[in-house]
Parts: sequence; C-alpha cells; structure tokens
Amino acid sequence: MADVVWSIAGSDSGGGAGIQADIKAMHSFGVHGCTVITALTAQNSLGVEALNSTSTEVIESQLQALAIDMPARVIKIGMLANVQQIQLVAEHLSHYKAKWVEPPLVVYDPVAIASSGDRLTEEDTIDALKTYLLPLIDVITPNTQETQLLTGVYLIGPDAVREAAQKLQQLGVQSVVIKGGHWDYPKGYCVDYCASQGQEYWLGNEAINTPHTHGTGCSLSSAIAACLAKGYPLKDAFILGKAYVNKGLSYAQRFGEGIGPLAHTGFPEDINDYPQVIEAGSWLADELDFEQPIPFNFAAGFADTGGELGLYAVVDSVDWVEKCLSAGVPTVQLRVKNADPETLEADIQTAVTLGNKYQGRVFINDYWQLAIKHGAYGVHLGQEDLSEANLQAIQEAGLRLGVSTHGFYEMLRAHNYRPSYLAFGAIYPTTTKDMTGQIQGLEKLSHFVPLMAEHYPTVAIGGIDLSVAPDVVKTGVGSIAVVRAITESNDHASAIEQLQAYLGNR
Ligand SMILES: Cc1ncc(COP(=O)(O)OP(=O)(O)O)c(N)n1
Ligand SMILES: Cc1nc(C(=O)O)sc1CCOP(=O)(O)O
Ligand SMILES: [Mg+2]
Repeated sequence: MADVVWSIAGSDSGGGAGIQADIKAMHSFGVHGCTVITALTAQNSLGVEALNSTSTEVIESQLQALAIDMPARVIKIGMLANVQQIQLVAEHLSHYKAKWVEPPLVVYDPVAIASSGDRLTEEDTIDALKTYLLPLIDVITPNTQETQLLTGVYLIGPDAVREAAQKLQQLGVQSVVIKGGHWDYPKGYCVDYCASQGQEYWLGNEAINTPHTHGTGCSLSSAIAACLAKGYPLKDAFILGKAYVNKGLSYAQRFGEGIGPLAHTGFPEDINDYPQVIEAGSWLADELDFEQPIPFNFAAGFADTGGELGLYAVVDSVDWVEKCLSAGVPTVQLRVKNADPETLEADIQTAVTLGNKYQGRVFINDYWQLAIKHGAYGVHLGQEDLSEANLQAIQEAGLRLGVSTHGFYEMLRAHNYRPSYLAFGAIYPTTTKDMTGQIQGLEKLSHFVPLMAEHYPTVAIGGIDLSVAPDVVKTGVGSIAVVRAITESNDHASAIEQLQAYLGNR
C-alpha cells in the first residue's frame, strides 16, 4: 500500500475542486491518488448547475475494486451527497479500520457549501455525519461555515476556534484543522488552527489577494492526506498543506468568466510561501492575544557564525573536545548528559579555553547560563529549551545560538527566533539518543536545506557515519554533526580526515 491515497469525493466538471483538485494535490506530493466518485457535478467557474449523486451500488463497487488491490494508507473524504452515502462510507471505513493489517488514516473535508455559495449536500446530512462518520475521522478540515454548521460555534476569535475544535473532538474526531480563509482577524491575515493529541498549532500569513480560490479546501485536505501517507506528523502535514495552498493561490488564474481554481504547482520549495508558526513573541501572537509565558524570554536575531560550520563533533568530555579540535575539527559541542555538578562548570570552562587555544567554535549544549558565564562561542538548544532558556540573556551576551529541529513545524518555529544556525535531525536512526518517530531521512533533508540555507548555516545530525556522509553532503547541507562516527571509530583522526574530505571546503 506504499503511498496510495484514496479520494472519496465528487467530480467537478470545471476541473477546479473535488476529485480533480484532490488528484492534482496528491500528485504534487508524490503519492498515488485513487478515486471513488460520489457525485457528478455540472459545474463551472460561475457555480454549480447540477448535482448528480452516484448510487450507493456504484460507490460500493469502486470501494471494492480498490480494497482488493490498492488499499490506502490514507483515505481522504470530500463530498458525501446524502445520508445513504454517509452510512455506506462509514460502514466501509469501520471495516477497514478493524480488519486491515495497516488500518488507514481518514481525513475528512466536510464539503457542505461550494466556494460559490451553492449547497452541496442534502439538508438532513448533518445528523448522519455526527452519528456515523465523525467517530471514524482522524483529521477533519472544515472551513468557517462548515465548523459553524457542525458545532454551532461562531468563530469570532481564537477562544471560539478552540471551543469549536473541542466540540468536534467530543463528537469523536481525533484531530481538527480549522481553515481560517474566511476569518479576517487580524485584519489582512489568514490564520489556521490545528488541535491534535492535546497540543495546538496556529499558523498565519498575510492573506493572498486573489479572487481565484476555487478548490482551496479540497487541495489543502488532499495535501495533508498525502503528507500523512508519506509518514509526516500532522503538524508538518499542516504546514506543508498551508504552504501548498499559499503557492497555489499566488499562481491561480482565471479559466472561465468567474472564480478560477487554485494552481497546482508541486512541492512548495520557496520559504516565502510558508506560513509563520504563531506562538507567544512571534509576529501575529499579540494580535491574537496569545498569553505570554512568565518569565517571557523571547528574543530573535543572534550573533552569526561567519559561514557554514563544517565538520561538527558532538562529544561528552573535555578530552574529546581537545582530541577533535587538535585534529582540525572546526566546530565542537560539549554535550554532557547526567552531568556531575562537581565537575560540570570546570569542564565548560576548559572547553571554552580549548576553543580559544585551537581557534575552533565550541558550543555548549543545554547549560546556557554557564556558557554565558564562561564566554563560550555559542549554545545549542532543543525545542523545549526555547520556551525556558533566557534567550534575551544569550543574545545580549553575544553568544551564537544553534537550535535543533525535527521536521517542518519545528524548523519554522525555530525560524521565529532567527538563531545562528539550524540543525536538522535525526537524518538516520541512531543509538546515541532515542529519536523514535523523528527520523527525517534524506528526502526531507533535501527539502529543509534549500528552504533555510539562504537564512542560516545548516547542520544535519543523527546516524551519520562514513558510509552515508557523501549522500548527506549531496543535499547541500553546510555541516554534518556526528557523535559515534568519531568517538566510536577505531582511528578518530582518520575518521575526521575522511569526513572533512567529504565536506570539501565547507
Ligand atoms: C548539532 C546538534 N543538533 C541537534 C542536537 C540535539 O539537541 P537537543 O535537541 O537539545 O537534544 P540533546 O542533545 O540535548 O539531547 C545537538 N545536540 N546538536
Ligand atoms: C544528539 C542528537 N540529536 C539528534 C537530533 O536529531 O536532534 S540526533 C543525535 C545523536 C547523534 O548521534 P550519532 O551521530 O551517534 O548518531
Ligand atoms: Mg539539549
């Protein structure tokens, strides 16, 4: 079932929404889209002229044909035209979830009203949706009107959005993405929301000024479905879906007399199409009245490193700091876990002194106060540390700040802080640290690097050794960070020499 996604939805004869949009969006993300057509709409850029629902027999035969040969990793559902269709699809989904060896994830875009304002489902479907379908849904992606229709909550501000999402979760939906295309707060911006597994994610960007928005909702949910099929976590699929739609709106054009369709333009490669992660301190947070943590330590813009970091050794003792620096490693991190409080401060001080002696960059992991106190070159922090460390103090002391990221969401979150470099991990499985569920692979690394290389030195970490280093370097990443490839090699000086040769003059 590798990367197969089904779309159970209506056909749009105008080619802009429904099945047609779904297939194009899925193709853009490199998954194979299959279709189960629930209705044939006679539609153009001016509106819906006729809606011909498919019979339940015809839907069932399409489902059966696919189930026996091309089971889906993710099933995306769009328009279901009547109660019979809802019941039939729900029965099949229950069966797949109970019986398939790899049960599919289900993404539901509750298409009730077309962007032209035409209603696309019969009036009595809402109760059936709540009873039969919603309890089977992993991710629902309603727009403002659909959210209001399903929950009765009017989306007048962020708290109302949270309340509506909770109501949908009480109806059995696992995760909720509420599309903000129709809100206008803050004025001129488009803000979207995702609630999943007890976490919330807010994304925002300036609204893209085009009348050609037909198919936006179908495309967003198909992009999310495709990314989930590729194994991306929902927060990353949410980011990519939003970037895809932003790019599609920028390139959208008219084909008839009315509203043109979103353009389908492949994987979003330009950072300007990506939304901002909204969190306290970030650009839209004040407008949305986000509560600020106490103490509030947000800071953005850190001292620069003067270029790429080259070979980056991550080691747990001052002995290793010296061995690496003396063998010519340009960047070394002292990463001491379960530190002995008796020796920690002296070790940090020694590491800083060694950095000065060998003219290498020495970063201190975690212990930012001691790094400031002893004038380290820089500090390396994880995502959790960003909310807790005193970033203003690090910035004022002129230390460089490196930040770990694991995926697109964390990458864009780190971008809010404008750190000195970004690390992407874990590229491969590693035994040095538990990175379960966070392995990125080379394909994602080759998206991260061009998105961020204009703004930052880039670092790849996790499972990198001599055998894979040449592939990692081919992505264009500026630095490779390694633990075991140096500390567990038989001959660390020769491992260092080889890794540096792969990196060339980076
Ligand atoms: C270069 C580099 N990248 C990532 C990490 C991981 O840092 P963090 O997320 O803070 O996790 P710990 O290292 O503290 O376990 C790193 N140390 N260095
Ligand atoms: C410390 C660390 N951080 C990672 C991340 O992805 O953030 S992966 C990792 C371990 C790297 O060790 P090795 O080179 O031995 O695989
Ligand atoms: Mg850390």
